[in-house]
Formats: sequence, C-alpha cells, structure tokens
Amino acid sequence: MKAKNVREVALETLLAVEEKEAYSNLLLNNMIETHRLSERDVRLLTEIVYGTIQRRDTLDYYLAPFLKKARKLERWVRVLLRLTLYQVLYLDRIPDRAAIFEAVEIAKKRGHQGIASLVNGVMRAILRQGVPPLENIEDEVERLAVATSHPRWLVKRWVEQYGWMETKRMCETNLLPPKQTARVNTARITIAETLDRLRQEGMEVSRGEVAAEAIQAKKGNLANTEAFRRGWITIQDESSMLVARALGPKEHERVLDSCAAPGGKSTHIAELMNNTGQVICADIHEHKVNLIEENAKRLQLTNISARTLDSRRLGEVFERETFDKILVDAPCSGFGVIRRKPDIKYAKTEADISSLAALQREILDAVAPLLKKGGTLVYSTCTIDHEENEAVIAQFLNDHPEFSPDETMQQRLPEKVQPYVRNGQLHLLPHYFGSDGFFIASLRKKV
Ligand SMILES: C[S@@+](CC[C@H](N)C(=O)[O-])C[C@H]1O[C@@H](n2cnc3c(N)ncnc32)[C@H](O)[C@@H]1O
Repeated sequence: MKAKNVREVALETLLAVEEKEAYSNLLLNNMIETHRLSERDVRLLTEIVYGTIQRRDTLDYYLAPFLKKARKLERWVRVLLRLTLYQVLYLDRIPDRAAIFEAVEIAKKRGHQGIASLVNGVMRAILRQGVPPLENIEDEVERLAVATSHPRWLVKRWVEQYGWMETKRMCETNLLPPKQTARVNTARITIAETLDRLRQEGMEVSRGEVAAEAIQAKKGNLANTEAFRRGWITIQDESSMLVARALGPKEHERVLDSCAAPGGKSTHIAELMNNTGQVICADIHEHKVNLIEENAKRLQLTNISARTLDSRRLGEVFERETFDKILVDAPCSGFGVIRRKPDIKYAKTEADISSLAALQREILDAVAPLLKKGGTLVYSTCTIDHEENEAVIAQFLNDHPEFSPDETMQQRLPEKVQPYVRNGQLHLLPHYFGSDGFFIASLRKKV
C-alpha cells in the first residue's frame, strides 16, 4: 500500500473516532487488519491518527484564523486539514509539500476541485504566514488547555486537585507516545531468558523501570512475537502490574477479581499464586469474559475461572466471607491513560465522573461482605480524579467500620513507588515514571 492511501485510512479512522464508533486503539487495530498495511505504513498511520487526536484542539486553534472566510466546513474537510497540519508541524521527516499534495488529492477524490483548492489555499497560507502564537491566549488555564489539547474544565479541575505545576507536567506528558511494556510470566520463564528470546526475534527490549516483572520494547510489536504466542508475556502497563502486587495473593488462596476483563490483572494474580488456588473472575460483559478465558489459556493458567456477572449482585452468587482477597479494578473515567487512549480526554464529561463514582461505591459495597475477616480488599482505577479515588475510599471506610486502611501494602510494592504511598493508598501520576496514571488502595477487614 502506498503512503497516499495511508492518509486516506488515517482520515477514515479519525472520522470514525469523531463519530464515537469506538475508541481509537480498537479502530486503529481494525483498520490495520482490514487494510493489511506494511510495518512502515502501520507506523505512519499510528503516528498520524494518535498525533492528530492528541493535538486536536491545538490544531483547531492554529487553523481558526485561516478558516474565517470558509463557509461551514464539512467534518471530513476539517479532519483532513487537521491531519495535514499535524504532519507539517510535528512530523519532521515528512516534507510539507508531500503532506499537502496528498491532502489535495484526497480532497479531489472525496469532494471536488473547490474543496481541493480550499485545502491547498489554507495549507499554503499557513506555510507563508505561520500559525498564531499561543501567547495570544490571556487566561493561563485556557492557554494550557489549548497548548496541550485538553478540555478546559478538565485542566481547571486538575489545577484545583493537584496545583498548577503537577497539572502542567501531567498535560505535557499526556502528549507523549505511550511506552510499550509487557509483564513476564515468571511462573514459566525468567526475565533474562525472555529478553534473550525477544532479541533473537529482532526486538529492541530492556527491563522495565518500575515493576519487577516488567520489560519494555523500543522497537517492534510485542503482541506479534513468538514469546507472546507461547504465553511468556502479557502486554500490560507497569502501573497496572502493581495492582496484583498490592493485593499480595498467596498460593492456594481463593481470590475474587470483580471487574476482571480482559484479565490483565487476574492472570497476574494467578501467576503470583503459581497456578494454585482459585482466581474467580467476574465481568458484566460476556464478550469480554471470553477474553479472560483466552488469556488464561494462552498463559497456561488453570487456576482461573471466569463468569459473566454484575458485581453489584455478587451477594446473590457467593456466600459471605468466602474470599481471602478481593480486587475491585473498577470501571473509571480513564484519565490516567490519555497517552494510550487520547480520545478519552474529549469523550468523558464531569457528569460521567460522578456517575462512575456512584457505580464504584456500589460495587465496593456489594463485594465487602464476601471477604473473610482479616482479608484484603484492593480498589484500583486508571484515573487520577479525586472523586473516583480517595473520595470513594473515604466514603467506603465511613460506611464500613469493619474495614481499615492497610498500611502493609507499601512493603509489597517496588521501592521506587513507595514514596508515593500514603495511608495504604498509592497515587501515580503519568509523569512520575512515564507509566499510566493509577490509584491503588488496600483495605483490611478487621478480625
Ligand atoms: C478497568 S476495566 C478492568 C480491567 C481488568 N481488571 C484488567 O486488568 O484487564 C473495568 C471492567 O469492569 C467491567 N464492569 C463495568 N461494570 C461492571 C459491573 N457492574 N460488574 C462487573 N464488571 C463491570 C467492565 O466491563 C470492564 O471490563
């Protein structure tokens, strides 16, 4: 497939993201499969799609003065202009004229000569005059929001919760491409051997930075390796790997993972238990439950069982005080994973945060009776919002005096993250280690 067609595929993908058909990572995978792209084209497509989404609001700010005279633009024309300007401003290795030429060709093919002239005219004017400076924006919250392409309400909320400097760092880090990391199935293979095998497959890999079982790849796709097919590795972010460690499952225990699909943490828990005991997984979505089973099979873990269940009703399925450990890896707004799923920042609203917090409290309330006395309950999210994190835990502790914060969690976590643990709660922001933003709280049920 020629580079020209890659940009058409990019336009199609971006339009589907705008229509909210699915998250960009899923749409991109579908497109890559449908169009059978070469590795080089996959890289360019990925860069253009993620980059254009990541910088959407900045690109619109830059385009605005050049579109004043244009009549109402069709959505696809705006998206085409965005992805072309993205290449011109942020992709050094692509000559401006090549990016503009391709855009004009697409405009002719998809529209007509008039649209092609508009696209050409706007892009040439930007090359001549340059884009408007961000310094023109007086309000500093607004300026940061436009410069890093986050909704203003979200930046304002983070400034209130974390202060200006942390917010600025977080917004800037969210623009970087995500790291590619994986967890080694240490029940079956050592880290050193995994690294060797992956290097033999042509991958550029090293140990991770935070979690003991983590490796990272600079080049190549870990999901396309023999090591992955053989069940030696699982694609997972390093922050995510800390959750099973925080839970600290032991051999022969009975563990409940109440929001388990696709099983990233359940399989880690099962590995840490050396394939003994029972990891019982629940998830509300049947199609996702199948993924847990597929992953367990690939990793050759036989101590996992998965069922389609609503965690708010688990009391109807399981006896009280039957689990040694329970994980609630709750559905959340996902603001810690913007690097990986950039469309999240435009898709979620403040109202979503409040309704998610209500759901999170409901799930916690429902699973609490199922834990044995002396057992551990871990609550985690891949968001960094107080309302879904510490506020949920504060409310839970208030409503459940039989639980208390578990101070021992700190010792189960890698030394590097220990300074970020307070009162049995770990807060990781994306710029600390370049991993996902995460919240993990451990609670102990009194004996
Ligand atoms: C953060 S994801 C879990 C990720 C998973 N723990 C992993 O590491 O691969 C949250 C999951 O909760 C599920 N979910 C949402 N509401 C639920 C409910 N009421 N009961 C059970 N699962 C639910 C979603 O389908 C989603 O798979």
